[in-house]
Amino acid sequence: MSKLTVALVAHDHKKPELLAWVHNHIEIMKQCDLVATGTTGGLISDETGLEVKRFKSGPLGGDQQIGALIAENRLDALFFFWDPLNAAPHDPDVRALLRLCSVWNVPVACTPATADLMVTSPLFLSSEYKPIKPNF
Ligand SMILES: O=C(CO)COP(=O)(O)O
Repeated sequence: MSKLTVALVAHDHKKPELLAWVHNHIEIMKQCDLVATGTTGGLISDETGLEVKRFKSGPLGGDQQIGALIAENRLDALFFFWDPLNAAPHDPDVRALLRLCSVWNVPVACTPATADLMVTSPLFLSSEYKPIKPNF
């Protein structure tokens, strides 16, 4: 059974929340191929020992690299703890990444609560479940 490819991204003020969340679900994360934006990925691999493929930092194009995975149907889920209280210089990239999740029906969680519900769903690791890809 091929592993799910899962992207982990957090803005600076949300990194502690994402790190705690990864610790809480580490056994599930171990069963996934993890990718992340640069700083988030470095933090997660340093703090958890998980192997994480790191793209560029978000403001330098990392969000767009993850968006490209979605466009190529190579991403199964996104956990993106974005910061609703601070403006980001790369807000257009953030919006573009979230937009592509909606375009291609990719499961995306932006809060720890949604992320908890998503990974604990029996469908999450099930090879039986494949989200329908829209046919444009
Ligand atoms: O800015 C980000 C997502 O928009 C995250 O980037 P970093 O993981 O490099 O901090």
